[in-house]
Amino acid sequence: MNQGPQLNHSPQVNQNPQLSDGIAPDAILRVSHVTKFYRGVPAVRDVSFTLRRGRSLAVIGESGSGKTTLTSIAMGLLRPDCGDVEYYGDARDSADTAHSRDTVHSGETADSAGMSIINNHAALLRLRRESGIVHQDPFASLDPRWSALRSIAEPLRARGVPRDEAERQAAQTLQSVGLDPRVYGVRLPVDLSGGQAQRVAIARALVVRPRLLLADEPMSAIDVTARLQILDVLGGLRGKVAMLVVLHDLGVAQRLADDVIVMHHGDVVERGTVDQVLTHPRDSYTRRLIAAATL
Ligand SMILES: Nc1ncnc2c1ncn2[C@@H]1O[C@H](COP(=O)(O)OP(=O)(O)OP(=O)(O)O)[C@@H](O)[C@H]1O
Repeated sequence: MNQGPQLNHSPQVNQNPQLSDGIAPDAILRVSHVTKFYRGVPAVRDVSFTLRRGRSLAVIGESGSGKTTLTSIAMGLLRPDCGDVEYYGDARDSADTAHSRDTVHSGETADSAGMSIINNHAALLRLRRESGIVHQDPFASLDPRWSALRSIAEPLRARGVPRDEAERQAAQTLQSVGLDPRVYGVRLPVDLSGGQAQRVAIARALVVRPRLLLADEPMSAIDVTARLQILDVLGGLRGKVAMLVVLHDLGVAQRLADDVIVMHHGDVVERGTVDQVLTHPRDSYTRRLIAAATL
């Protein structure tokens, strides 16, 4: 049930081979013609993009434009009404990339086929195992009863890593986000500032060495000074892990992302490299976002 304009293929849209519909050899995730309705109203309409290894893609748009719906679908957290998400993983681990390609979600036709359901389930598990998520509000995402070190070690413990080794890796990861594990490792979330708590949340997402990191408005719930720390930490990950970053602000996208898609009322109205879109915006909505950018 594809409704709405096919904006992904519109000649008005900035052309960018990295985000085109063809499967790039280093694609890690491909979202194809995804649509999602809530009570008959489209939240995301016919959106496609490819995320490549080591690239960072920002999804930009005002509140209600469909960013969270789209990225939740991409991460296998929400089922689309139509379209597919294909997760390729990391070709470094696979002699034949095609064999590691699984469809996470499919439309109704594929769901009715037994093999598709098995493939979907396997791909979904793999995507979840190989990805990390940083939410908007670190205090809502951290267990208030757990020390920073325990929060970070827990995903490793859940994968069967022995406690000592999990805590050693957790301490290392805490250090890598700029927090001394001897000082901050024992602290509960209540004893952390917003920026520190968000760095703990980032460390928890990174400790499992994800192939793919989703950061959903990672700075919107923390104060302005702490945002710079988060920008530094996430900016430092560019090129090292594939990132999907949900943002309101195109100025922030310039610091965190290589590529951008701009969403408006569930449609992609513009796409390209961040530099391309910032210097030659084609859509009036994008121009308004640029005028409102803070960095
Ligand atoms: N569970 C839901 N039930 C009904 N409508 C929903 C639901 N979730 C989202 N929506 C609607 O879908 C549209 C897109 O929402 P979404 O949360 O994806 O936007 P967003 O761009 O991420 O917004 P924000 O920046 O405020 O998080 C909005 O109109 C929203 O009201």
